[in-house]
Amino acid sequence: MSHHLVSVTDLRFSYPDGTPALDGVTFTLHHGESVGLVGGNGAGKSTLLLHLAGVLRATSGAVRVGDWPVTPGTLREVRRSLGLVFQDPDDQLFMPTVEDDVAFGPRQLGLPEPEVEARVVDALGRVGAAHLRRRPPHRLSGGEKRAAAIAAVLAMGPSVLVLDEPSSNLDPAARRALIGQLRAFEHTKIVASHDLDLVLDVCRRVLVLSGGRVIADGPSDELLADDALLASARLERPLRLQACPRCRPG
Ligand SMILES: Nc1ncnc2c1ncn2[C@@H]1O[C@H](COP(=O)(O)OP(=O)(O)OP(=O)(O)O)[C@@H](O)[C@H]1O
Repeated sequence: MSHHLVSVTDLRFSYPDGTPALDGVTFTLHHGESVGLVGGNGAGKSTLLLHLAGVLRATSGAVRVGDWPVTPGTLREVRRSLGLVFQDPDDQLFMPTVEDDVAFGPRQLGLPEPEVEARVVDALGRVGAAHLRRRPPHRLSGGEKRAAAIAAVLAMGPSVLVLDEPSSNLDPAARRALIGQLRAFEHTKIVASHDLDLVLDVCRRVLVLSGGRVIADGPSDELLADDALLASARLERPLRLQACPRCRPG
């Protein structure tokens, strides 16, 4: 087995209408790393994440997850290793109750019912959502839906957790709780977000995406304080790295 858990090589993709979205993306990820994916609107973040999960198919280039090249023939294996939490939880939750949604993946894996139940309890507990178990997902608040969607992915037992804008629609307390949970998860993580303070709290490394290319790849605390780089990617320093010490929280 390769020592890289995820590897993306010269990935290129245009949408069917001809819109170019990824223009030669290359990076690798080791076991246990947490990487932030940052960049302005339309930089290609969501498109890249959809390729990791095999939802979109590259025009050219390659994605590998663990031992598997991501292709239509390997999606079962890829989905056991890598779980994507979609930007919009409504794309992910479709069962009558939260517990059905969280149990759905483990049941698809053919696990015995006691194991499914154990995974549901564990996953809901990890996101502080045990009390939502019997609620219909479509009646949850945005933050509650987010927690249920993360639980549904955790229940699959992936080694890589991929999250697209996980803090969007969260109130400050829910956002703070999410940051604590993400830091506690032992998974290898890829987090695409405009919330650069969250990225700084959760990820030691960042990939900066602009125009479908990785324009920088390095330590979060350095790259997210590089004003010229941030400006070229249509980003701004996170609050925590702002020059005025009195402006900083905590
Ligand atoms: N379904 C689609 N059909 C055609 N073009 C698309 C589609 N989805 C995205 N695009 C285009 O692909 C490019 C990359 O979009 P993508 O959603 O990956 O960016 P992003 O970095 O996730 O942006 P945001 O921060 O706004 O969510 C953009 O130019 C966008 O307009």
